[in-house]
Amino acid sequence: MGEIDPAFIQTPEHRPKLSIIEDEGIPVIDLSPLFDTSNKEPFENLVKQIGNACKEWGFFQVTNHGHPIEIRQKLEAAARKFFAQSKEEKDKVRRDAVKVMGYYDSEHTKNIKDWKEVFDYTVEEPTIMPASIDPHDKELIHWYNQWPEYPPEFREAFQDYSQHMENLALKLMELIALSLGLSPKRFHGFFKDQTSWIRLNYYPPCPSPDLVLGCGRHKDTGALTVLAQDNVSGLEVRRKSDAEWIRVKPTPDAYIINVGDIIQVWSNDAYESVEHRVILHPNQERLSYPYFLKPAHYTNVQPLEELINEQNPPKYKPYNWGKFHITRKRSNFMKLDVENIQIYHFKIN
Ligand SMILES: O=C(O)CCC(=O)C(=O)O
Ligand SMILES: [Fe+2]
Repeated sequence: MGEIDPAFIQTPEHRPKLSIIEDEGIPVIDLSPLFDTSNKEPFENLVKQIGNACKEWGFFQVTNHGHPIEIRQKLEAAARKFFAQSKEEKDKVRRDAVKVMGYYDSEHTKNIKDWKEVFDYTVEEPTIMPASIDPHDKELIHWYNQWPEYPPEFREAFQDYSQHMENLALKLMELIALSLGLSPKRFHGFFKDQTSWIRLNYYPPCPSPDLVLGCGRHKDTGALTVLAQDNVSGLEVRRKSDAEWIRVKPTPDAYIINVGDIIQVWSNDAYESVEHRVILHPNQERLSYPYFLKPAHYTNVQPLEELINEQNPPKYKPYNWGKFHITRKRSNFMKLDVENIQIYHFKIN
């Protein structure tokens, strides 16, 4: 192996530590009470567990979620076949500033290059988004997916998966709504014209996992992320209580859930999004599949009126989700000289 391209090298304070703290305390929540409505107590207990996990961690795993394992296995098998192809084949569905969905291998997080390849696809086709970041420009554009020819089962596997993920994500949003004292369907309207999308992350083995990250530290911008990882560990979460990085242990058939920035704003900071990153291995590849639940482009994200009052005034000014999203996406294609848009830019002091 030759020298690593300096574009990948993390600054010393962001390099991974050699000592791993695995899974200490990250909640694992059994969702089976969702499917047995005859018994009230376990369900109320579940809502409490979800609320505590959102408050204390912003990250948790769910088991017994009712999502068939075969659907996930089909997606995983198709993803492995896709990424194993030559660069030339993968570049046939390459993402660019106009065709924003598809394959990509040069993404930056916080202006440092990630050691990964991705394939992105939207859940709604087309997905409607603002044409430009200019707040006065009302023009809209349509985002379409690009599907590879190989493997032939790719498209169907992906569409089945996204349908199931959507159901699970919306069920979780109901539990989160209840845990905040809201009506269960309080959030549903925001997702009528959703801009949700799914990413396949492929992290190849890396000769310098001490200097490079698969995905640099970040928080997810959407409402909620539902993530599947294979059996190779790598995801690390910044623990709120002491800011230590904790490795999320792969749990067969579980999904990892994390609170995104939008829930942070809707809940007026009752639940906060949490920083996470991905560590690499010298001789193992890793795959993960996040489903990013995101609202309609026209949503003005702001603290929900039921959750604010004189003692707890709104902590954020409203922002337009579509404009925020495409502004953030710019940094995927170019190295910016300044920090990209963040929710704290809308914070009311
Ligand atoms: O690969 C992972 O486990 C996490 C990936 C991630 O955080 C992301 O794609 O936003
Ligand atoms: Fe993430």
